[in-house]
Amino acid sequence: MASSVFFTHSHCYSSKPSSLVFRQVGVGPTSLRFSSSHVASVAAMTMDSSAKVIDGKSVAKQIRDEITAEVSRMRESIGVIPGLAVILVGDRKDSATYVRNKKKACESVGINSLEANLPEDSTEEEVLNYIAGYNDDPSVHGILVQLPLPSHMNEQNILNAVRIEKDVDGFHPLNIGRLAMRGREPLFVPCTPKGCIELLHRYNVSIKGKRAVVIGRSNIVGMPAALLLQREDATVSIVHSRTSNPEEIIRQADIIIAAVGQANMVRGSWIKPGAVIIDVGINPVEDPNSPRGYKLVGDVCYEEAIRIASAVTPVPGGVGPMTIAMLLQNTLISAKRVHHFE
Ligand SMILES: Nc1nc(=O)c2c([nH]1)NC[C@@H]1CN(c3ccc(C(=O)N[C@@H](CCC(=O)O)C(=O)O)cc3)C=[N+]21
Ligand SMILES: [Mg+2]
Repeated sequence: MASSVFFTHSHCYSSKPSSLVFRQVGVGPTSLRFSSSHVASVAAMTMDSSAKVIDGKSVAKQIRDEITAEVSRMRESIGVIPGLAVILVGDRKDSATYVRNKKKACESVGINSLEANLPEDSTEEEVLNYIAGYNDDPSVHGILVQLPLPSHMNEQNILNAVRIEKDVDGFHPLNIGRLAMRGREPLFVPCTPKGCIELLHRYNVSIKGKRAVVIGRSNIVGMPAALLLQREDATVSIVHSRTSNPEEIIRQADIIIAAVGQANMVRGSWIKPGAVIIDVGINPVEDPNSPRGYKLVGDVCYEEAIRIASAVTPVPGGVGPMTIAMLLQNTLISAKRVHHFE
């Protein structure tokens, strides 16, 4: 498999590296930065060979700065420091990297972080005991159980056990249920979809009345992203592995959120000129030019998309950093809510 590089385009190929060694978040592509004067013009743009890069890394930094200010204001006025507890079961390299990055992000804004690292062969009951402890701990305002869990555990039992008031991932069925209902409000919105919408807002992309297509229907990204777009008054379609004419539907979209986990799946010819593209995928593909032997690419063929779309998120440096910023924001929201701090 490792040698069967499947070229579909000079830029957009999709071969999986034979050995995946995940590393810590590196420095994003600085050449993709652009001045804030471009930001306001994204919504007005039509077909353009110089599509705008949606710089999630810099927006996430801006949001972390806002959170830092709020955390210190809270600490100074009522003496409360928001706390996030992260539970990691097993030793998947990618999960360990994400958890380390979440911890670093907490430190950078002044949020306390607690971490439980449990062995791969832990029982479900042991995980539930940790959750119960954090549920009762008043210094903990957010609880995150890193996914995926080892296969011998029942994910549903575990996610159900997190107190909804501390469910900063927004994965509790009651929070998802409220997200799906008109006139109801969840206590927390899932971080990745929330980060996608936040990017659209911060780049002045109007959503109301637009055709949005979400590619993928996972519980943690695709489905809640579709619900959020609908709450913003978009007309939403969900394209998935059983959709008979995906290209035809995707080509109608003014806004595309791609979350399937397939490298470079969405081609330039599938994209309506001027569309705005949010690429959630983080897929490793072989890259002999990289010292690690692989690089990360999205679900959308970036080199093709950037010529046709009006704005595109890069990978890395797009949605990923926003996910973590939204986790910090949800933790702050939780602490403010429980302490009635405006
Ligand atoms: N309970 C739970 N909540 C999650 O939110 C959750 C989870 N489980 N399991 C795994 C996924 C994945 N995820 C990412 C977070 C940040 C980046 C991120 O910061 N990516 C950077 C760097 C990527 C790199 O260089 O390795 C970027 O895209 O620029 C990626 C992926 C959160 N997840
Ligand atoms: Mg990214």
